[in-house]
Amino acid sequence: MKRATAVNCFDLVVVGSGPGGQKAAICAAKLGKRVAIVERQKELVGGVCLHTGTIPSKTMREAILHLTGFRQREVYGEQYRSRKSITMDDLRHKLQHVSRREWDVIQDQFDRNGVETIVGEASFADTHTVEVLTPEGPVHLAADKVLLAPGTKPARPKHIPFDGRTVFDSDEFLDLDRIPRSMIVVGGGVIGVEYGLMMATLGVRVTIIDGRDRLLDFCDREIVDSLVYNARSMGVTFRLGENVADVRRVGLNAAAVELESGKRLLGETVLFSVGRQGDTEFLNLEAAGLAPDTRGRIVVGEGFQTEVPHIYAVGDIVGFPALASASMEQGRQAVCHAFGVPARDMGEIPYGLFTVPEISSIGKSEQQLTADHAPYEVGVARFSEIARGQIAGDETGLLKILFHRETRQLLGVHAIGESATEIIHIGQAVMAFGGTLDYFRDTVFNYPTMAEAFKVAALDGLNKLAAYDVTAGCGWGDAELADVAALAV
Ligand SMILES: Cc1cc2nc3c(=O)[nH]c(=O)nc-3n(C[C@H](O)[C@H](O)[C@H](O)COP(=O)(O)OP(=O)(O)OC[C@H]3O[C@@H](n4cnc5c(N)ncnc54)[C@H](O)[C@@H]3O)c2cc1C
Ligand SMILES: NC(=O)c1ccc[n+]([C@@H]2O[C@H](COP(=O)([O-])OP(=O)(O)OC[C@H]3O[C@@H](n4cnc5c(N)ncnc54)[C@H](O)[C@@H]3O)[C@@H](O)[C@H]2O)c1
Repeated sequence: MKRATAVNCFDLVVVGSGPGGQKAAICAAKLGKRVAIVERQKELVGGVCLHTGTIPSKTMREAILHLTGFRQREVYGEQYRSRKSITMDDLRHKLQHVSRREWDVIQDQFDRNGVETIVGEASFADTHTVEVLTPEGPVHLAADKVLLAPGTKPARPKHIPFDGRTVFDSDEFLDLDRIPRSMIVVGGGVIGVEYGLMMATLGVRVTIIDGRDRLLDFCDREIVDSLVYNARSMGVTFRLGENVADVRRVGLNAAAVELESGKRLLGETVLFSVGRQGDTEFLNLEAAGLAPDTRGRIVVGEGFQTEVPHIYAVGDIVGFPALASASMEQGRQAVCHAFGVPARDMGEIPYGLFTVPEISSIGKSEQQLTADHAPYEVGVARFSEIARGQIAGDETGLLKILFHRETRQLLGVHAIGESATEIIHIGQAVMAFGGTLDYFRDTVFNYPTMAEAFKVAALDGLNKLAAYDVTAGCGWGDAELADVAALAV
């Protein structure tokens, strides 16, 4: 790891080495700029994404699917398990290996591209100076431009008795000493649902509580319904439309959750995952003329520029969509804006939720299209009808394509099941280039693959359009024809 040089003048100083900061730093270095990236601790290079978020959670999910033999249950029955007893250490085993490898890759990229990594807590001394409290003392970095990518940390209300063992947040989840027999998840957002379903796959009795009436309301309803159906069949209980009033520890190995409705639930453990808070506490933003909002986030405008024009912010700190995937591209786009390089809008962002089974989407949901009064139709492929789906043991997955009834252009693609997060990009590419259903009808796909689902769904959609042709000229309006099409399915 390099030290800051005596001059300490940079074209760009980046705070935070998560996906947003990393890609910003590399992009600026490729433009020939002198770049420094500041990270609080050497071990944390890679950010939340590498150490407590995306990578560890997905590595753990993969370990659970592997060790439980989840993908083979369709063939060998519900009780099938690759390993009879599984411990947290088994689940963590691969995690350390993957994190270490990724850490090396990131550090190597910084070194190769001449990005100076400076270890310590960063804060603003003034609008153009970042002070870093390094282990050797404070260092001042003069910066032409500053890019903030400090990310977020779990929200931890003061009245919740976190102990990292019985009551814990999503960062602490990874350090559990044992797999509990039961877990109450407070907050059915993406984190709560992903970890909740991973634990249910291990046979843990899981209850998910959320204040909203519907889970994951940014996703297509049919897909979420299917997820909930799968979860219930694994024994998960949902308490929706219920707010948590209090959590208490009961003895050494249990906790009670009290709901505003008066209900009380008892569990061996409680995962408290009700959202995240911007990590801006130590940045001394006032010295730069900036102020965070109530959730510690920074407001940005076009090109991820803050109201102080030479300061940019990207990643979770700017709020929605708060994804590693989007953060990386935001970092690149911010640097292009800062140094006058043209960059195209990133377009529709896909969602990939690594639940069990996984779900993914791009574009509009049926609920959004209905609200917009858009003339759309749906083509569906069930994975039980796809040869690869059978091979993979996926009997419940599906892919649906939402398309414009007249132009046949894609409006949205939603999937649940095996490889959903991978195959969604096929729909994304076709949508981005303004493609129509006809592309899938006329194209030959590798066989047997999950991608074939696009062809099957497109043919299903086109068959529904044919039903409109049959009824053409009968004097009915669009609404009646839509009913006919639905009956014809
Ligand atoms: C459990 C979990 C699972 C997730 N799964 C997914 C997923 O599957 N797919 C996906 O796309 N996204 C996922 N996310 C979201 C993803 O991790 C975040 O969107 C992403 O990490 C945000 O990147 P970032 O660039 O904002 O920085 P972060 O990754 O948040 O990192 C910020 C870094 O800045 C450092 N820092 C902060 N302040 C300072 C300071 N003052 N001085 C020095 N350093 C500082 C921190 O130490 C940290 O290392 C998940 C998140 C969680 C919590
Ligand atoms: N696969 C992925 O892409 C992935 C995976 C994990 C996390 N993430 C990112 O991490 C971010 C944070 O996730 P999160 O799940 O912590 O936050 P979130 O904001 O998505 O969900 C929090 C949930 O808690 C509920 N809630 C809040 N207070 C409550 C109370 N008192 N009682 C009951 N319910 C309550 C809310 O209704 C909400 O549904 C997400 O926005 C997401 O972008 C992404």
